[in-house]
Amino acid sequence: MSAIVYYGSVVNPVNLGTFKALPSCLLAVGPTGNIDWIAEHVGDSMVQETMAAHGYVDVEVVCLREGEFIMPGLIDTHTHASQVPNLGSGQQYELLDWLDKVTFPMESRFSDLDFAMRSYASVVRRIIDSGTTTCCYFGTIHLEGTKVLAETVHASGQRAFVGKCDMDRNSPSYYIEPSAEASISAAKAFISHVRQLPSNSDSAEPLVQPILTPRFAITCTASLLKSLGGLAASDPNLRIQTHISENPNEVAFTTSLFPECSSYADVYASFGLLRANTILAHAVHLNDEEIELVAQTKAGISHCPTSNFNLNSGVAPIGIYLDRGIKVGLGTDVSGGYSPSILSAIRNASIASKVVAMQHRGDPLKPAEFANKQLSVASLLYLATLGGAEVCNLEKSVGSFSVGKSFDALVVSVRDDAGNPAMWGLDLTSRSLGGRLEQFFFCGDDRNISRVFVQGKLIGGTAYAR
Ligand SMILES: O=c1[nH]c(=O)c2nc[nH]c2[nH]1
Ligand SMILES: [Zn+2]
Repeated sequence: MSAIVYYGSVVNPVNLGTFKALPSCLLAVGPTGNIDWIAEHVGDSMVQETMAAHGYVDVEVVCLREGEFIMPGLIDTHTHASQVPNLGSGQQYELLDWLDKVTFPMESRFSDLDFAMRSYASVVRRIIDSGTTTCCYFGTIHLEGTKVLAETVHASGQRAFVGKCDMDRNSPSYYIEPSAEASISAAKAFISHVRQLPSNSDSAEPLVQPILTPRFAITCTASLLKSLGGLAASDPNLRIQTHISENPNEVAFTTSLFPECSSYADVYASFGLLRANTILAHAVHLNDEEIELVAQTKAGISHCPTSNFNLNSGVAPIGIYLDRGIKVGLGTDVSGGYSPSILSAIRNASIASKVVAMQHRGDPLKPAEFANKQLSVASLLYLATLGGAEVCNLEKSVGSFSVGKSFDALVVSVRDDAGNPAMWGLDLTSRSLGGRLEQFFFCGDDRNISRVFVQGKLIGGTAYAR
């Protein structure tokens, strides 16, 4: 890859309350796909001079058009690739019935490798074109089928964590692993397979990495959780993903299965599965003790508001977690969530925060920055990018733009010629860059994402030749 420079509007998250809106920014990407330098405010007449000052002579400059901007790629901290064929179906159920009646039957079909290959190819393409540059995927219990998922993601150039589900109880006879030993041995085989994918073994943070995936406490015996905890202890860099406290019936069932544990979160903590690189999906109904435990262990939370509304699970008190300093990112949780796009998670995260704020209207103000308040556009941007990167422990490499970070980015177009009628006729001349970002968040879709880059390489978007 040769070095390349992008010139035009750039949106860059800073923290939960701020982002930089830079209308005339030069952003240089070096041959390795890392950001070489950034010049935030450069008039047209100063472009060549600024490049020369950085030793960039005869380097291609891509100029963005009016109505286009660059932003960091979206990060989906929780989704189920094997549930995409179920999108938009079975939504009359709550979690445990939904798993039984809709989800396990679909996931069981991934024992068929032809079906797995066909499904995963379209799933990964669709998720990339939705602007997701880093994705945390659940596969199924099938070792071979989940290898297909990892290989498909690897071939696509997306950054991802891929997990084979561990499930050895409370699962239907047609979709369960035969024993804790079988589950662990398949998990180990999966981890080494992913680590041996081409060029994966020579990097500390390869693009595609395995992630330990106990589905949730209900489907794992104590013996399986203990072995998974042992595996995690021997491999500190191995990320862990699971579900927690999504639905009241699930919480009650979990605590009845583990009476020796003081809470749902304590189940994972007791087995050594709650740590700084654990991703906890949902966290809708955590009690104070559990919030404290999550904060102390520095685990991250994947906020999945589309799914939480869709499966009648509840509204997660994200503001409380943010005030407590807990890492939070967004998850689509397909197919509990009905959309594979993080834009849907952004919209529903905004609505969820407004629901919480309405429920607490009139409450005395607390010395809190986020609790019981609606999330701002800056906060939504942060959760969808840098917050997700923190949850994945990738914040040093992705989630925002700074020198040395990977160029994982989107070119967004809110122009009429992007072809999305929901955004036609926007008054571009009177909209600030921040205003365009907000309109993209709430009215945009795949048609407004023209280019998707991971590590500097074009891997998707409407301008991607396929
Ligand atoms: O939203 C969810 N989707 C799932 O597949 C699942 N499994 C356990 N808990 C879950 N929650
Ligand atoms: Zn899930």
